[in-house]
Amino acid sequence: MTAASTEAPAFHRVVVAVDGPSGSGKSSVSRAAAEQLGFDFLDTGAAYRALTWLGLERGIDLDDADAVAALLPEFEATYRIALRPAERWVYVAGTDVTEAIRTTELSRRVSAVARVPRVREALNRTFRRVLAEGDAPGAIAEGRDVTTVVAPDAAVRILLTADESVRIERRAAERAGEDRVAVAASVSQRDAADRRVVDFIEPAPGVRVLDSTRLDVRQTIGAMVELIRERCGLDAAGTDEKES
Ligand SMILES: Nc1ncnc2c1ncn2[C@@H]1O[C@H](COP(=O)(O)OP(=O)(O)OP(=O)(O)O)[C@@H](O)[C@H]1O
Ligand SMILES: Nc1ccn([C@H]2C[C@H](O)[C@@H](COP(=O)(O)O)O2)c(=O)n1
Repeated sequence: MTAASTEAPAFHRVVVAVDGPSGSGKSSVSRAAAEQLGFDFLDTGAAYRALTWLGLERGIDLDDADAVAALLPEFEATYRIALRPAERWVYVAGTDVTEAIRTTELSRRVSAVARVPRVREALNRTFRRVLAEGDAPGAIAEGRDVTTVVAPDAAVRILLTADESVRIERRAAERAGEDRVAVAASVSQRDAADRRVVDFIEPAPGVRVLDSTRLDVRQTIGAMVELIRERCGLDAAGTDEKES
């Protein structure tokens, strides 16, 4: 994934858009579903996180929209992310930031960067180009505004949800050893901040809701894969049923 072009290209492969709140399982479930289907996997939140990392690294004030936007040329020239779901790496400015962009501190700061309109416009152009290119038969992209802004014309659009208490429990389990109250606050506060910019709670018209509150990870992956196969007419081997 490299520098952005200016126009939004049409998609020549199956694109699946997945949105939802923090901790709903977007990245883990979408990644596994993409692996099963032989699709690419695009974690759009990773780009916002990597840009935040770059801003912190350069020592800029993340509340200064002009300073954040000024990072975009370097970011676009150096940002790289794995698209194969079995791989997991993110680079920016020549640095492997795969782990660094997942810290609690960075999660706390990312919403300030994600609310800058110039940032959103630039990243969205890049996401669309990546989704349109790629040689896998399809791609699953997940984030907050993929069903509504990045790829409103995607073949399948899913809002992955779960009750807030369940999402907090999942995040707390992942961050065993960290203060549970702080984990809960970070999930709620980030969602509240992000919701001021995009709506990822109410499904837009045509978006299917997948509620994982009472499903385990395996069941949620199965439900997502089933939904995609049904909508795209794919058989269990991932082949187009009309052509097989
Ligand atoms: N259906 C499920 N049942 C139980 N645990 C789940 C389920 N789906 C996801 N999880 C777990 O919940 C945690 C959060 O999932 P994940 O990181 O995929 O969420 P996310 O929506 O991408 O979050 P964020 O937007 O904050 O990055 C992970 O530990 C994941 O394994
Ligand atoms: N399409 C997107 C994706 C992400 N964001 C913002 C909101 C999140 O706080 C941050 C990190 O995303 P995550 O890795 O937690 O999915 O990026 C957004 O505004 N739009």
